[in-house]
Amino acid sequence: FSPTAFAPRTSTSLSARKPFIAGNWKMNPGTKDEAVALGKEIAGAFSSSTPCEVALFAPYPFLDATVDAVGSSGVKVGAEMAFTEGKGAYTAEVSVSMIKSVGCNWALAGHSERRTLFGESDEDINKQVLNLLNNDVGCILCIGETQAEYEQGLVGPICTTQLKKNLLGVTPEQMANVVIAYEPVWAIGTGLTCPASEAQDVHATCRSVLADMYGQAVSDTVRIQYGGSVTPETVDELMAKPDIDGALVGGASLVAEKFSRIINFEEAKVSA
Ligand SMILES: O=C(CO)COP(=O)(O)O
Repeated sequence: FSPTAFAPRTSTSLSARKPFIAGNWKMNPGTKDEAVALGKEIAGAFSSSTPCEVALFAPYPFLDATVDAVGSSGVKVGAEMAFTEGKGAYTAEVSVSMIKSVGCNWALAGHSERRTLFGESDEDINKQVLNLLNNDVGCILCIGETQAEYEQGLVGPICTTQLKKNLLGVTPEQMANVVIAYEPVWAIGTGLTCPASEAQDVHATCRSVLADMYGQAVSDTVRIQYGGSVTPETVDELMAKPDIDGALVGGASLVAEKFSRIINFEEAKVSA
């Protein structure tokens, strides 16, 4: 299947963006059996009335089993990153062709944990993004400011720089396979969800940066997820905002009941 099966390619209307909610399992759960059970439960909660596209980003050893667990439900499974080389002497690395061969057509790039704990630079992330797209794998590019940058009022400049550096060389056509995840680092795993109105402002800024880079028509089709302590309690308000097109969920994606409620968020009756 194409990674863009649900992604609108041509419409410029805001409502044409199909929401996209993904779970980033990080280095969880602890065993394959737990991953399979979680994948099955989440797949069981995904139905024709679920108002969004859904993907699960699982650790490498569980990708194959998670693909089997979600079966034909329509839930997608992706890798949490993919190395930039095709094959060879790169001990412990995992290539795009490897993840594709087990049925994964999506991967994350640039998660803040990769940037801060593993020293990935904007250039490294740019290479990963290009490699995914050149191999027809959809990419969720994660961006966002640290707490110190937030306190210094640098949210806009940081997100702008990351978008420009991480998307360098990506063509307007390839943007159909790109999703942006705005994840303020201070909101990740802390319980401090960014207030929806603040997140909306950052998403609007990101969209205008994308419009400068690719034109308004392309920018209007790019889905921008919010990530950082998303819960069943916060998802509805976030999803009601016009430029918030989904969520990238960490902790709550490990609890089937919570993630099931998140993907089946309440659609706003009126535009927020
Ligand atoms: O990092 C995240 C998703 O990539 C967010 O994690 P939490 O939802 O646990 O804050």
